[in-house]
Amino acid sequence: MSASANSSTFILRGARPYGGDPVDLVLRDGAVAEAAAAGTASAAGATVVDADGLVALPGLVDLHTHLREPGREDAETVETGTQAAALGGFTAVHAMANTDPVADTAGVVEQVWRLGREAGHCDVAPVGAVTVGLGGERLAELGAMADSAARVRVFSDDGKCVSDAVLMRRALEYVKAFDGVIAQHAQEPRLTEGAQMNEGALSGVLGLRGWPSVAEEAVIARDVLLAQHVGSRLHVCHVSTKGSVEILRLAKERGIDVTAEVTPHHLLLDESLAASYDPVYKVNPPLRGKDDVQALRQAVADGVIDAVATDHAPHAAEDKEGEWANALPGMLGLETALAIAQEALVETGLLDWAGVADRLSTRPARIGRLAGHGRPLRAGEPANVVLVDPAVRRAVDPGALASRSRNTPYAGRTLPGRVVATFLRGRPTVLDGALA
Ligand SMILES: NC(=O)N[C@@H](CC(=O)O)C(=O)O
Ligand SMILES: [Zn+2]
Ligand SMILES: [Zn+2]
Repeated sequence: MSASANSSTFILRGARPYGGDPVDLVLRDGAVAEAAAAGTASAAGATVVDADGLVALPGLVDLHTHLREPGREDAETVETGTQAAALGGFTAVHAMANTDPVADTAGVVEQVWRLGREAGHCDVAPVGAVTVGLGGERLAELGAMADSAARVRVFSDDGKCVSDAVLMRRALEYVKAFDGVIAQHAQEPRLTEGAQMNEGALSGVLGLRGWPSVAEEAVIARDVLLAQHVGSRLHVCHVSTKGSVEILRLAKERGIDVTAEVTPHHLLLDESLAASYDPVYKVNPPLRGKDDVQALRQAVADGVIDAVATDHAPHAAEDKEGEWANALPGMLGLETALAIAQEALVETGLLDWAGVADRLSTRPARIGRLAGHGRPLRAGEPANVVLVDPAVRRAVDPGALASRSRNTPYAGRTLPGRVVATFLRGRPTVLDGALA
């Protein structure tokens, strides 16, 4: 890599946009300037990046990240979480509202948004809470958060379900005024009291209380009908069951304005891992059966599930070690998401790289109404770009992660692909696989 000082022009030599034929992608003044024939682009003072064999995708967009700031800076901060995001190929993340204090006012969402801007590793779009303090009783000031500098468009009580049907209806009605969306954590609380893992034969054998699929599916069924009734926009977080996919398919066929995401871990891992009693595999919703994993992969392929979203959920060691029953649910996701998409979707033949760009960038940006992200790699568009080497395979080393926490379920596991570089509006945030 030949670098020249203060260069604002980058030539990504021989990059393969969406896995297609190699070109020279020229990034200038924050935008994609041109895609020239491979080996031909030159510009005075440009930094040339050898992108031979690398796939170029629009910068990834995460709809579901827990950055833990404010409140649990021992688990993650906006600084460390967005470092992890950039290293994972993300140029924008949505920061979930279950912080302490909860992001339920214009003040808190502006604070998180400002911290993201100061860190500079990727754009941070704060998610606003639906109810005050995630209490499920009173609507938060959704309009004030939408009008704030953070321009919130996604609202969620994630971590908790908006289980009151009247509140859910009012929230859906309220966000129509500013084209917002309610992102529901679909979990019927009474059906999941004390739940520890997927309900089924295995939970009986292991003696862990079950979290039945119907607790997710019943809420999704109710909410798509509510969204239809009030003519509003619903997004379903971390869909985990085959039955949920069937409800979403039906709702979409009926023309209901619903979108859905699945996590990387629900596309790769299944409930059999709970037999280890290792709390690193404890997550909400729980890892499900092999049939569910297969149905979820298929749903991403056919578009019934719109997006892969990490649900990056860092936890301090004290909250994640010890007994299964006492551990907090959640897994790291940002630094391994693209690798898992490659393994579960590309290497299985379910998606090509254009499909990966659609599900991890284009559609999540559209759902979050994030202008400037998820745009095609063509001249005039913002230069949000990730370069990935799909040929590399390497073992995950938890100690090498940028996240402040260590709760990755992939420790020691060999995963395909490596993020080589990430560009945020033409500025490298990652080069040679390290923070720039
Ligand atoms: N997914 C999880 O297991 N945990 C999330 C909350 C959530 O996404 O529901 C967390 O905040 O830790
Ligand atoms: Zn959730
Ligand atoms: Zn979450």
